[in-house]
Amino acid sequence: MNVTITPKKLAGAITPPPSKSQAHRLIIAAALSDGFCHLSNVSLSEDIQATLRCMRTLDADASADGTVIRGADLVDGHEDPAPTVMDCGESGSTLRFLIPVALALKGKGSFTGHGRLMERPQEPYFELFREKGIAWSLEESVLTVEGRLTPGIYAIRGDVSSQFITGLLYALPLLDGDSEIHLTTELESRGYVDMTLDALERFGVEVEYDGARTFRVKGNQIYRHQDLTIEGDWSNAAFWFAAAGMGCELDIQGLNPLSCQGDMRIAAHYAALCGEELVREAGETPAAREGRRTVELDMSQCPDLVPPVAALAALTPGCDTHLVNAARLRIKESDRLATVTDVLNALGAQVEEYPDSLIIHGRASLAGGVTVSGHNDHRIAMMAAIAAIRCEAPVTITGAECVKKSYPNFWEEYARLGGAIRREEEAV
Ligand SMILES: O=C(O)C1=C[C@@H](OP(=O)(O)O)[C@@H](O)[C@H](O)C1
Ligand SMILES: C=C(OP(=O)(O)O)C(=O)O
Repeated sequence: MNVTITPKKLAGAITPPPSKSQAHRLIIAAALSDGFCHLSNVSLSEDIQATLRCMRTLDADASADGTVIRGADLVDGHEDPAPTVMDCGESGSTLRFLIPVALALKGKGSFTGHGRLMERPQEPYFELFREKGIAWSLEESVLTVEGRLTPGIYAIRGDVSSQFITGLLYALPLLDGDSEIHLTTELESRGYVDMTLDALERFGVEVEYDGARTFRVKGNQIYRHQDLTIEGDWSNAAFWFAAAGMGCELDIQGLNPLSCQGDMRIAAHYAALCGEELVREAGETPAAREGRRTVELDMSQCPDLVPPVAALAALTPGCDTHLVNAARLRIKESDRLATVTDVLNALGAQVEEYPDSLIIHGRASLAGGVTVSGHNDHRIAMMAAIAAIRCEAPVTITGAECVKKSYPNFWEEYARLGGAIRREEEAV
């Protein structure tokens, strides 16, 4: 689908979707639990459908809308026959969370995916598998793992993806002895590990974390069934904050100000760029500043904020923004350092791309008047839509349906806030 946007400010109240990261975690914990769990505020984004589908393959019962999940049979399923191939869609979280879970439950598992998923790195797991005698093969986009996860020491890098740590944290409590995870590097994307620890705690699973490089996990733990509500998503809310920073009068609702989502950092990044707190009177726009200034933002703990923050930075006049420690952006749904640069520069921005950073020279408006690709990456398509608000001529985004990965009704919400969009199916 192509979406053509005629530049126009947005206005109104907006409730961002439920947190995709928290939904993955609560669904998996529910599916591992000892009873029925009722989850509220589930959004069936493509990634969440992938996790529900895979948990059904691992024998959990999940209602079609994902709100009722029964995990009772799972913990006894060790001797079941090999599960069929689990289709993780394009969801890195689903794949990396479930590899150790399948090994703990079944002693084996086969996974596949689409888009860029099966090319995204799994090396930290493969290194562990070599050490632990777990067999694996990756052929024609199907990853097969086989072997018994045993209690013990798991030494793993913390700077490739936090999703490996989350996967181990879900699986190790199911083993019949105690384990430890030792990080061999600094932990990046720490907020996501905090979300994992929070989800485990809600299901009665205890993990001792020293706050640095060691996690102690007791074996023989039981996930106790719970009824829980998924909170609003700070990562996708960040696109609306970027729009607000560009002068749109938005009332962003339904977010937990005490959330453990790392992407709450959007509040600090917004303040750094716009020189004001997030909450301001409707109608006020960011103050114009004299001369140029430089802002450096460390993105190592909040990589998903790079696309919305880059859009805001490109449209913050007089400001040169350095987004640093962002190398892992290259291993997401697209190479996001390249695609952020490509799309914003096509719109008329001044973005410089470096191996692990971006420098963005902000200006008051962008020329627009071009067609840009969404690069099959939800956060890149949404970034283009937000930057288009302050373009001088219409912008067409191709492959715009990719927002379904995390935000299925993004375009409907954009239009409801007054965005002038025209949708067209692409010619086949
Ligand atoms: O655990 C999670 O829910 C996620 C972790 C992050 O990945 P990395 O840890 O690979 O940075 C983030 O980019 C992803 O969108 C969701
Ligand atoms: C990178 C993302 O998700 P995942 O790693 O789960 O595919 C994302 O949502 O931006």
